[in-house]
Amino acid sequence: MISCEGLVKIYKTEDLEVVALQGLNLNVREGEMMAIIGNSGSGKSTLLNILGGLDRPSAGSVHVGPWDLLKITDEQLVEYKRDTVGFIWQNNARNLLPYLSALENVEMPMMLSSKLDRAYAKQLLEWVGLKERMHNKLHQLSGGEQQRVAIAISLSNRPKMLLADEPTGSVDSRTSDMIMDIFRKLNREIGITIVIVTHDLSLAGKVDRVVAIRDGLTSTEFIKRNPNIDADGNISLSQHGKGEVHEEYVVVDRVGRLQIPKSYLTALQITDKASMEFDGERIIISSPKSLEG
Ligand SMILES: Nc1ncnc2c1ncn2[C@@H]1O[C@H](COP(=O)(O)OP(=O)(O)OP(=O)(O)O)[C@@H](O)[C@H]1O
Repeated sequence: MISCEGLVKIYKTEDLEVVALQGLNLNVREGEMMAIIGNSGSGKSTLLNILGGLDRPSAGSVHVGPWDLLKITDEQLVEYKRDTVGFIWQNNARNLLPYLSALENVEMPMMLSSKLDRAYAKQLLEWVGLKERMHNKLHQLSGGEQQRVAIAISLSNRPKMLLADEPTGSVDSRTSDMIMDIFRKLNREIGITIVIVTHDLSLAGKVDRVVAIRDGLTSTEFIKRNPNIDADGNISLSQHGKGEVHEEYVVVDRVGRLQIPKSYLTALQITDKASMEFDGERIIISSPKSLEG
């Protein structure tokens, strides 16, 4: 569904160039629910904004379904955003209309694109657990409930992909769990591809795969090994760290580059060079062997 290769994004300000993504590779399968994790400034939002068509890439390649986001025209971009992408932000509730009901809020974007479907709007609110509250005005709902209305709205145009930037950033842990469970349910019920950007490692246990971004590059991947599926097909997801659910891999790009964590380099006092040996099974990287001696 998503394929980025050598993706570069450079922000140019008056006297400064910031390389936010410096040749990032990422593939996301259709129907996958995955998270992108990274520290502040690592390029997560930049990547999500490019995937969501809110920002243009500078170089490299990025495809979402049939769309080539490097070559897409402005007109096609409007169509892409309308038909392919659903977006959720941390403070989505700010964009909702407080004097309308939850249902009217979900119907609004449908009306704007002349595709009003009340039954589907109700279905969406039921999916996010707001069946009983759909006629309440927005200001009568809690922050977490408003965030769930925002999720329903993001799906109102039946997107193929849901992009969520810190969707649980401003809610308590119970609501956060609930939101992640809703994502999982939507992922399974309608097969929508979900990409969640967060710096919260505790969300990792709730997705199939986590890709870590460091300095604008994908560095490490964690893949869920044994999701426990019970007789009803429910996946029980243990928290990251408790119980072995994710296996860690380092990402190696097409030309064989990988990122070594800074802490490893510091521990071995490796700065600009290292020694590398191959013993037939393992590649061993160590501090540079002195040439003298
Ligand atoms: N519009 C912009 N103009 C200039 N620089 C920008 C712009 N947007 C982002 N950057 C820079 O690009 C880099 C990556 O930013 P980005 O917002 O993608 O990081 P992030 O991982 O999402 O961080 P956070 O978790 O704090 O939101 C940062 O150095 C940031 O300062």
